[in-house]
Amino acid sequence: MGTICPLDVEFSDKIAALLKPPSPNEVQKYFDQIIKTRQCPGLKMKHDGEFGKGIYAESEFREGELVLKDQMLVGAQHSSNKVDCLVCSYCFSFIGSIELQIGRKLYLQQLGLSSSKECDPEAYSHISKECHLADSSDGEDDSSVTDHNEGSCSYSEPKENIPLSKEVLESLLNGDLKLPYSNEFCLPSTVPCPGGCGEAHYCSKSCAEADWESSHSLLCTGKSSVSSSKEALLRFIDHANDLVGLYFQVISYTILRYKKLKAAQFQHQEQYTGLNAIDSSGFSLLLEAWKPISMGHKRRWWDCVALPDDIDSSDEASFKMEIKELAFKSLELLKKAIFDQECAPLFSLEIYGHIIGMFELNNLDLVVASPVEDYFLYIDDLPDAEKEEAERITRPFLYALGGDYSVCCQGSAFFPLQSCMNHSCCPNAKAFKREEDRDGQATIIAFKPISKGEEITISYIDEELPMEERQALLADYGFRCRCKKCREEDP
Ligand SMILES: C[S@@+](CC[C@H](N)C(=O)[O-])C[C@H]1O[C@@H](n2cnc3c(N)ncnc32)[C@H](O)[C@@H]1O
Repeated sequence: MGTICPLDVEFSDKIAALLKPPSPNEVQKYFDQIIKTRQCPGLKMKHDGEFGKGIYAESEFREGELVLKDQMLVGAQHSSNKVDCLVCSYCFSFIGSIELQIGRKLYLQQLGLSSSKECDPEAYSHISKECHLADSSDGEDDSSVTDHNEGSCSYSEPKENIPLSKEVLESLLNGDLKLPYSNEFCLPSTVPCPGGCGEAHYCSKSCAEADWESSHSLLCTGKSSVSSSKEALLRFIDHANDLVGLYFQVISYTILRYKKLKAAQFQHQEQYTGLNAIDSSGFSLLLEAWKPISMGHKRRWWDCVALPDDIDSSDEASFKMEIKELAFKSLELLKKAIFDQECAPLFSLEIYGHIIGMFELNNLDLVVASPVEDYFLYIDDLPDAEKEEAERITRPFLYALGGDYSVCCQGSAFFPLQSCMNHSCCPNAKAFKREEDRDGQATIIAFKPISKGEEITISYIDEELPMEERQALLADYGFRCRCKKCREEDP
């Protein structure tokens, strides 16, 4: 592989230290703490020699019982989904009002901005394995628990969307037009980005502040941007796809954590010694800031990326080389935007490759249900007289939205605990998104009774596929499955 990044040479020892797997003790302590904060005492993370980390049951779970709700460490709405849903950039709750959600979407569509596909309930929960990640759905989920289809609206919709006038859309956007019963679906008011970028919006001041502190202050292109070059930042954002955007978040998150740790250390030293000298290298602080990311299972992106079907296996080496060159280019753009000398090893190609590889191996879909869908279902369920009256006003909007009225917020996220779950083709748990669980968290439900001490496994792929197809898909995760089902089919 020809591409060489000078930072990889200069900081090779520090990069090796960042990528060194944490000690079993550290890992245990970290996940014990996460399990405690997630309030899921029925679980334990254990390290076995064969598959690395795994999640085990500390108590029995009944079929259908909630095993885990995991909070994301980093996550982002798919860029193609931003036309459809206005959500809080930190917690992904829908914001504004039903009128604003509908008006904004129709307005942006009329401007010619494309929107994402309608939510596919069968594609909610799977581990993403796409290198481009525009939409990571492959529809492998089991719909027996996910009964989302039952709730579809009974209007007979026209195939083509019927556009509404500019004046009507404006009255939706500026709040002059109130739709019937929309006050039954109150959404939090929109809080703008404190940096003034106009790109990020929040459901509350606390979400705005938390996002600013955790990553957005480095990514913001507004007047309070801390980036050394706003133009470079805009160029990078323009270039970044969803996967690169997640890498960007990880880097910002780590740099900001590092700065916070450094400030705390500085204060502590002043307090106890009267000196304000600081650890000159600061590398131990960078290692500490990086800790949550160090816990994720990683391989280099170009080593684990799946070869697309249209590329011949004889071209694998040049395909991987191309990916590496692509990574190098986006890294150069990123460095111009937010390079930080004290955190220089984070800007190496090796770290870039491992972070994107971590997303390749661990990603889970982020799904938040749309209140617009619930709104139209509510109107549909009204008693006949009220329904007829309401529909006289709402029908044109439903027709304008067409089949797209039910798009939910979709994105990709890294969930620390869920990402420790190993695969089985006969899993005992599933990463379902039931109606009530489409709230941006990773929800793992027992698929069959699980006894105390048993490992909790999920399927990374469609386990109904024939054995060889399953193994081919799992090869992208770097292993050949030897679960009970695979051993029975291939003794
Ligand atoms: C999402 S991680 C699961 C947690 C992982 N064991 C760890 O240590 O972080 C996925 C990786 O775990 C390993 N793995 C998961 N299920 C496996 C299985 N059934 N057999 C062998 N390795 C497995 C593979 O290395 C895979 O790339």
